[in-house]
Amino acid sequence: MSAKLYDEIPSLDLADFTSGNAEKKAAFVQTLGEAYHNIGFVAIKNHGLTDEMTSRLYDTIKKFFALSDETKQQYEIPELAGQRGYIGKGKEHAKGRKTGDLKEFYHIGQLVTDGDQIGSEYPDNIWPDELPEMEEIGMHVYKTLEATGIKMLQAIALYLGLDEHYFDNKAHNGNSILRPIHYFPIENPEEVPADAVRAAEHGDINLITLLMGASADGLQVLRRDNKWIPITALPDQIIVNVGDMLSRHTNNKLKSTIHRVVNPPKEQMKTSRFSIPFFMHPRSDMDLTVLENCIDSDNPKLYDDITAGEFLQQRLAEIGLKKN
Ligand SMILES: O=C(O)CCC(=O)C(=O)O
Ligand SMILES: [Fe+2]
Repeated sequence: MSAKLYDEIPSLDLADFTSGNAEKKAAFVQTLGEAYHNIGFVAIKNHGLTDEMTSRLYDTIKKFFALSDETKQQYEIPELAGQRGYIGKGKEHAKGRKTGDLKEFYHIGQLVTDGDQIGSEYPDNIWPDELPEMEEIGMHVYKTLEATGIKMLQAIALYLGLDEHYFDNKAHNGNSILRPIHYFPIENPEEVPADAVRAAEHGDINLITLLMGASADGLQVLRRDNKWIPITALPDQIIVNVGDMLSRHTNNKLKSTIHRVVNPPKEQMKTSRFSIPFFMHPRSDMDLTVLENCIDSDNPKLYDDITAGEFLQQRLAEIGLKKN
Protein backbone atom coordinates (compact mmCIF):
# COMPACT_ATOMS: atom_id res chain seq x y z
CA MET A 1 0.00 0.00 0.00
CA SER A 2 1.21 3.48 -0.78
CA ALA A 3 2.55 5.50 2.14
CA LYS A 4 0.46 8.61 2.44
CA LEU A 5 1.64 11.79 4.15
CA TYR A 6 -1.36 13.42 5.79
CA ASP A 7 -1.33 17.16 6.64
CA GLU A 8 -4.02 16.51 9.15
CA ILE A 9 -5.43 13.33 10.59
CA PRO A 10 -8.42 11.82 8.72
CA SER A 11 -11.95 12.43 10.04
CA LEU A 12 -14.51 9.63 10.12
CA ASP A 13 -18.13 9.19 11.13
CA LEU A 14 -18.67 6.16 13.36
CA ALA A 15 -22.33 6.15 12.28
CA ASP A 16 -21.11 4.93 8.87
CA PHE A 17 -19.91 1.76 10.56
CA THR A 18 -22.97 1.15 12.72
CA SER A 19 -25.83 2.34 10.50
CA GLY A 20 -26.42 -0.96 8.71
CA ASN A 21 -25.45 0.31 5.25
CA ALA A 22 -22.93 -2.27 3.94
CA GLU A 23 -21.24 0.11 1.52
CA LYS A 24 -20.70 2.80 4.12
CA LYS A 25 -19.49 0.23 6.60
CA ALA A 26 -16.92 -1.16 4.16
CA ALA A 27 -15.72 2.37 3.30
CA PHE A 28 -15.31 3.15 7.00
CA VAL A 29 -13.22 0.01 7.53
CA GLN A 30 -10.99 0.77 4.57
CA THR A 31 -10.43 4.45 5.42
CA LEU A 32 -9.79 3.63 9.06
CA GLY A 33 -7.35 0.83 8.22
CA GLU A 34 -5.39 2.99 5.78
CA ALA A 35 -5.23 5.82 8.31
CA TYR A 36 -4.00 3.45 11.03
CA HIS A 37 -1.45 1.96 8.65
CA ASN A 38 -0.15 5.38 7.68
CA ILE A 39 -0.47 7.67 10.68
CA GLY A 40 -2.14 5.75 13.50
CA PHE A 41 -4.60 8.53 14.39
CA VAL A 42 -8.14 9.50 13.31
CA ALA A 43 -10.81 11.93 14.53
CA ILE A 44 -14.31 10.50 14.81
CA LYS A 45 -17.77 11.89 15.38
CA ASN A 46 -20.88 10.09 16.63
CA HIS A 47 -18.77 8.52 19.37
CA GLY A 48 -21.64 8.25 21.85
CA LEU A 49 -20.66 10.98 24.33
CA THR A 50 -23.16 13.80 24.67
CA ASP A 51 -22.09 17.42 25.23
CA GLU A 52 -23.72 17.22 28.62
CA MET A 53 -21.67 14.19 29.71
CA THR A 54 -18.50 15.80 28.43
CA SER A 55 -19.05 19.08 30.23
CA ARG A 56 -20.13 17.38 33.45
CA LEU A 57 -16.95 15.33 33.54
CA TYR A 58 -14.78 18.36 32.74
CA ASP A 59 -16.50 20.47 35.42
CA THR A 60 -15.91 17.73 37.98
CA ILE A 61 -12.28 17.09 37.21
CA LYS A 62 -11.52 20.83 37.10
CA LYS A 63 -12.91 21.08 40.64
CA PHE A 64 -10.80 18.11 41.70
CA PHE A 65 -7.55 19.48 40.30
CA ALA A 66 -8.30 22.87 41.91
CA LEU A 67 -8.06 21.25 45.38
CA SER A 68 -4.80 21.74 47.29
CA ASP A 69 -1.92 19.36 46.55
CA GLU A 70 -2.17 18.14 50.12
CA THR A 71 -5.83 17.17 49.67
CA LYS A 72 -5.20 15.49 46.31
CA GLN A 73 -2.29 13.50 47.72
CA GLN A 74 -4.71 11.68 50.04
CA TYR A 75 -5.91 9.89 46.93
CA GLU A 76 -2.45 8.86 45.75
CA ILE A 77 -1.63 5.19 46.48
CA PRO A 78 1.91 4.31 45.26
CA GLU A 79 1.34 0.57 45.94
CA LEU A 80 -1.18 0.53 43.09
CA ALA A 81 1.54 1.54 40.59
CA GLY A 82 -0.53 4.56 39.66
CA GLN A 83 -3.34 2.35 38.40
CA ARG A 84 -6.10 4.05 40.44
CA GLY A 85 -6.65 7.47 41.97
CA TYR A 86 -4.42 10.54 41.86
CA ILE A 87 -0.91 10.66 40.38
CA GLY A 88 0.95 13.81 41.40
CA LYS A 89 2.87 16.43 39.45
CA GLY A 90 5.93 15.18 37.58
CA LYS A 91 5.56 11.52 38.64
CA GLU A 92 5.26 10.01 35.17
CA HIS A 93 7.95 10.30 32.52
CA ALA A 94 8.03 9.02 28.96
CA LYS A 95 9.87 5.75 28.34
CA GLY A 96 13.60 6.44 27.95
CA ARG A 97 13.47 9.78 29.84
CA LYS A 98 14.05 10.85 33.43
CA THR A 99 12.44 14.29 33.54
CA GLY A 100 8.80 14.03 34.66
CA ASP A 101 6.00 15.46 32.53
CA LEU A 102 4.35 18.74 33.61
CA LYS A 103 1.04 17.11 34.44
CA GLU A 104 -1.04 15.56 37.22
CA PHE A 105 -3.81 13.04 36.55
CA TYR A 106 -6.41 10.70 37.99
CA HIS A 107 -7.02 7.08 37.05
CA ILE A 108 -10.46 5.51 36.93
CA GLY A 109 -10.46 1.77 36.28
CA GLN A 110 -12.76 -1.09 35.34
CA LEU A 111 -15.92 -1.91 37.27
CA VAL A 112 -17.15 -5.47 36.67
CA THR A 113 -20.88 -5.88 37.21
CA ASP A 114 -21.72 -9.17 35.45
CA GLY A 115 -20.12 -11.61 37.89
CA ASP A 116 -17.09 -12.17 35.64
CA GLN A 117 -14.26 -13.66 37.76
CA ILE A 118 -11.83 -11.13 36.31
CA GLY A 119 -13.32 -8.54 38.66
CA SER A 120 -11.17 -9.93 41.48
CA GLU A 121 -7.99 -8.96 39.52
CA TYR A 122 -8.80 -5.27 39.60
CA PRO A 123 -8.22 -2.87 42.49
CA ASP A 124 -11.23 -0.85 43.59
CA ASN A 125 -11.60 2.65 42.27
CA ILE A 126 -10.73 5.54 44.54
CA TRP A 127 -13.24 8.39 44.73
CA PRO A 128 -12.58 11.77 46.34
CA ASP A 129 -14.85 12.66 49.28
CA GLU A 130 -14.86 16.28 48.13
CA LEU A 131 -16.63 15.41 44.83
CA PRO A 132 -19.38 12.85 45.32
CA GLU A 133 -20.53 13.35 41.71
CA MET A 134 -17.26 12.05 40.24
CA GLU A 135 -18.11 8.35 40.56
CA GLU A 136 -21.34 8.54 38.60
CA ILE A 137 -20.12 10.72 35.73
CA GLY A 138 -16.69 9.08 35.65
CA MET A 139 -18.12 5.57 35.29
CA HIS A 140 -20.74 6.74 32.79
CA VAL A 141 -18.09 8.19 30.49
CA TYR A 142 -15.89 5.11 31.09
CA LYS A 143 -18.63 2.70 29.98
CA THR A 144 -19.60 4.88 27.01
CA LEU A 145 -16.04 5.07 25.68
CA GLU A 146 -15.56 1.36 26.33
CA ALA A 147 -18.57 0.58 24.12
CA THR A 148 -17.26 2.95 21.43
CA GLY A 149 -13.84 1.32 21.65
CA ILE A 150 -15.36 -2.14 21.10
CA LYS A 151 -16.95 -0.85 17.86
CA MET A 152 -13.65 0.65 16.71
CA LEU A 153 -11.96 -2.70 17.42
CA GLN A 154 -14.62 -4.45 15.32
CA ALA A 155 -13.78 -2.19 12.39
CA ILE A 156 -10.07 -2.81 12.97
CA ALA A 157 -10.65 -6.60 13.06
CA LEU A 158 -12.39 -6.47 9.67
CA TYR A 159 -9.54 -4.45 8.18
CA LEU A 160 -7.09 -7.08 9.44
CA GLY A 161 -9.10 -9.87 7.78
CA LEU A 162 -10.18 -11.28 11.16
CA ASP A 163 -13.65 -12.10 12.38
CA GLU A 164 -15.51 -8.85 13.18
CA HIS A 165 -15.84 -9.97 16.81
CA TYR A 166 -12.23 -11.13 17.24
CA PHE A 167 -11.49 -8.52 19.94
CA ASP A 168 -14.89 -8.58 21.69
CA ASN A 169 -14.18 -11.20 24.33
CA LYS A 170 -10.58 -10.04 24.73
CA ALA A 171 -11.73 -6.49 25.49
CA HIS A 172 -14.80 -7.48 27.55
CA ASN A 173 -14.19 -6.31 31.14
CA GLY A 174 -10.67 -5.36 30.04
CA ASN A 175 -8.15 -3.45 32.14
CA SER A 176 -8.94 -0.05 30.57
CA ILE A 177 -8.28 3.25 32.27
CA LEU A 178 -9.95 6.65 31.99
CA ARG A 179 -7.35 9.34 32.72
CA PRO A 180 -8.41 12.96 33.27
CA ILE A 181 -5.21 15.03 32.96
CA HIS A 182 -4.38 18.52 34.20
CA TYR A 183 -1.38 20.20 32.61
CA PHE A 184 -0.94 22.62 35.49
CA PRO A 185 -0.11 26.34 35.26
CA ILE A 186 3.51 27.29 35.74
CA GLU A 187 4.01 30.72 37.25
CA ASN A 188 7.75 30.74 36.81
CA PRO A 189 9.01 28.68 33.84
CA GLU A 190 12.63 29.16 35.09
CA GLU A 191 11.81 26.91 38.04
CA VAL A 192 11.03 23.74 36.07
CA PRO A 193 13.77 21.60 34.47
CA ALA A 194 14.79 23.08 31.12
CA ASP A 195 13.76 19.94 29.24
CA ALA A 196 10.40 19.49 31.00
CA VAL A 197 7.35 19.38 28.74
CA ARG A 198 3.65 18.80 29.25
CA ALA A 199 3.88 15.30 27.76
CA ALA A 200 7.16 14.15 26.24
CA GLU A 201 7.03 12.11 23.04
CA HIS A 202 5.67 8.61 23.57
CA GLY A 203 3.53 5.82 22.17
CA ASP A 204 0.51 4.70 24.20
CA ILE A 205 0.79 1.29 25.90
CA ASN A 206 -2.70 -0.07 25.23
CA LEU A 207 -4.69 -1.40 22.20
CA ILE A 208 -6.34 1.91 21.24
CA THR A 209 -6.77 5.30 22.94
CA LEU A 210 -9.95 7.37 22.75
CA LEU A 211 -9.09 10.97 23.57
CA MET A 212 -11.51 13.67 24.67
CA GLY A 213 -10.28 17.23 24.56
CA ALA A 214 -7.81 17.23 21.72
CA SER A 215 -9.38 20.45 20.50
CA ALA A 216 -7.02 22.18 22.93
CA ASP A 217 -3.68 23.29 21.46
CA GLY A 218 -0.45 21.44 21.91
CA LEU A 219 -0.97 17.82 20.83
CA GLN A 220 1.28 16.85 17.93
CA VAL A 221 1.99 13.59 16.08
CA LEU A 222 5.21 12.52 14.43
CA ARG A 223 4.57 11.81 10.77
CA ARG A 224 6.52 9.14 8.84
CA ASP A 225 8.77 11.85 7.35
CA ASN A 226 9.71 12.92 10.92
CA LYS A 227 7.69 16.11 10.75
CA TRP A 228 5.53 17.01 13.78
CA ILE A 229 1.98 17.86 12.77
CA PRO A 230 -0.60 19.43 15.10
CA ILE A 231 -3.74 17.48 15.93
CA THR A 232 -6.88 19.46 15.46
CA ALA A 233 -10.25 17.99 16.35
CA LEU A 234 -13.62 19.68 16.09
CA PRO A 235 -15.62 20.07 19.31
CA ASP A 236 -17.89 17.14 18.36
CA GLN A 237 -15.00 14.78 17.63
CA ILE A 238 -12.75 12.58 19.71
CA ILE A 239 -9.37 11.25 18.60
CA VAL A 240 -8.82 7.50 18.38
CA ASN A 241 -5.25 6.26 18.00
CA VAL A 242 -3.41 2.96 17.86
CA GLY A 243 -1.35 1.95 20.93
CA ASP A 244 1.73 -0.23 21.25
CA MET A 245 -0.19 -3.43 22.07
CA LEU A 246 -2.10 -3.29 18.78
CA SER A 247 0.99 -2.31 16.86
CA ARG A 248 2.83 -5.33 18.26
CA HIS A 249 -0.03 -7.74 17.61
CA THR A 250 -0.20 -6.58 13.97
CA ASN A 251 3.57 -6.57 13.41
CA ASN A 252 3.41 -2.76 12.91
CA LYS A 253 0.84 -3.04 10.11
CA LEU A 254 -1.11 -0.63 12.34
CA LYS A 255 1.13 2.14 13.66
CA SER A 256 1.36 3.30 17.26
CA THR A 257 2.45 6.78 16.28
CA ILE A 258 4.69 8.81 18.56
CA HIS A 259 2.94 11.92 19.90
CA ARG A 260 3.54 14.65 22.49
CA VAL A 261 1.98 17.68 24.12
CA VAL A 262 4.23 20.72 23.71
CA ASN A 263 4.44 23.64 26.13
CA PRO A 264 2.67 26.85 25.18
CA PRO A 265 4.71 30.05 24.69
CA LYS A 266 6.30 31.21 27.97
CA GLU A 267 3.74 33.93 28.64
CA GLN A 268 0.96 31.33 28.46
CA MET A 269 2.59 28.80 30.79
CA LYS A 270 0.34 30.24 33.51
CA THR A 271 -2.70 28.65 31.87
CA SER A 272 -4.07 25.15 32.46
CA ARG A 273 -4.74 22.52 29.81
CA PHE A 274 -7.10 19.59 30.38
CA SER A 275 -7.62 16.41 28.40
CA ILE A 276 -9.20 13.02 29.09
CA PRO A 277 -7.80 9.94 27.34
CA PHE A 278 -9.44 6.53 27.69
CA PHE A 279 -6.74 3.87 27.38
CA MET A 280 -8.44 0.74 26.10
CA HIS A 281 -6.72 -2.35 27.43
CA PRO A 282 -7.72 -5.97 26.86
CA ARG A 283 -7.93 -8.55 29.65
CA SER A 284 -4.43 -9.20 30.95
CA ASP A 285 -4.34 -12.76 29.55
CA MET A 286 -4.73 -11.57 25.92
CA ASP A 287 -1.96 -13.08 23.83
CA LEU A 288 -0.21 -10.30 21.90
CA THR A 289 1.79 -12.76 19.77
CA VAL A 290 2.13 -11.33 16.27
CA LEU A 291 -0.82 -12.39 14.07
CA GLU A 292 0.16 -14.98 11.44
CA ASN A 293 -1.50 -13.02 8.64
CA CYS A 294 0.67 -9.98 9.43
CA ILE A 295 3.89 -11.92 8.77
CA ASP A 296 5.33 -12.50 5.29
CA SER A 297 8.70 -12.31 3.54
CA ASP A 298 8.55 -8.49 3.37
CA ASN A 299 7.34 -8.27 6.98
CA PRO A 300 9.27 -10.70 9.17
CA LYS A 301 8.06 -11.18 12.73
CA LEU A 302 9.30 -8.20 14.76
CA TYR A 303 8.23 -9.02 18.32
CA ASP A 304 8.59 -11.77 20.89
CA ASP A 305 5.48 -13.45 22.23
CA ILE A 306 4.02 -11.73 25.29
CA THR A 307 0.67 -11.30 27.05
CA ALA A 308 -1.01 -7.94 27.56
CA GLY A 309 -0.54 -8.21 31.33
CA GLU A 310 3.20 -8.86 31.06
CA PHE A 311 3.65 -6.04 28.57
CA LEU A 312 1.80 -3.60 30.85
CA GLN A 313 3.92 -4.47 33.92
CA GLN A 314 7.10 -3.99 31.89
CA ARG A 315 6.00 -0.58 30.68
CA LEU A 316 4.74 0.69 34.04
CA ALA A 317 8.26 0.19 35.40
CA GLU A 318 9.75 1.96 32.36
CA ILE A 319 7.60 5.08 32.85
CA GLY A 320 8.18 5.42 36.59
CA LEU A 321 4.75 4.35 37.88
CA LYS A 322 5.80 0.93 39.18
CA LYS A 323 8.74 0.72 41.57
CA ASN A 324 10.55 -2.62 41.53
O1 LIG B 1 -3.32 15.46 26.52
C1 LIG B 1 -3.35 15.02 25.37
O2 LIG B 1 -3.87 15.65 24.44
C2 LIG B 1 -2.70 13.69 25.04
C3 LIG B 1 -2.28 12.91 26.24
C4 LIG B 1 -1.53 11.66 25.91
O3 LIG B 1 -1.01 11.49 24.85
C5 LIG B 1 -1.43 10.58 26.91
O4 LIG B 1 -1.75 10.80 28.10
O5 LIG B 1 -1.02 9.46 26.54
FE1 LIG C 1 -0.53 9.42 24.59
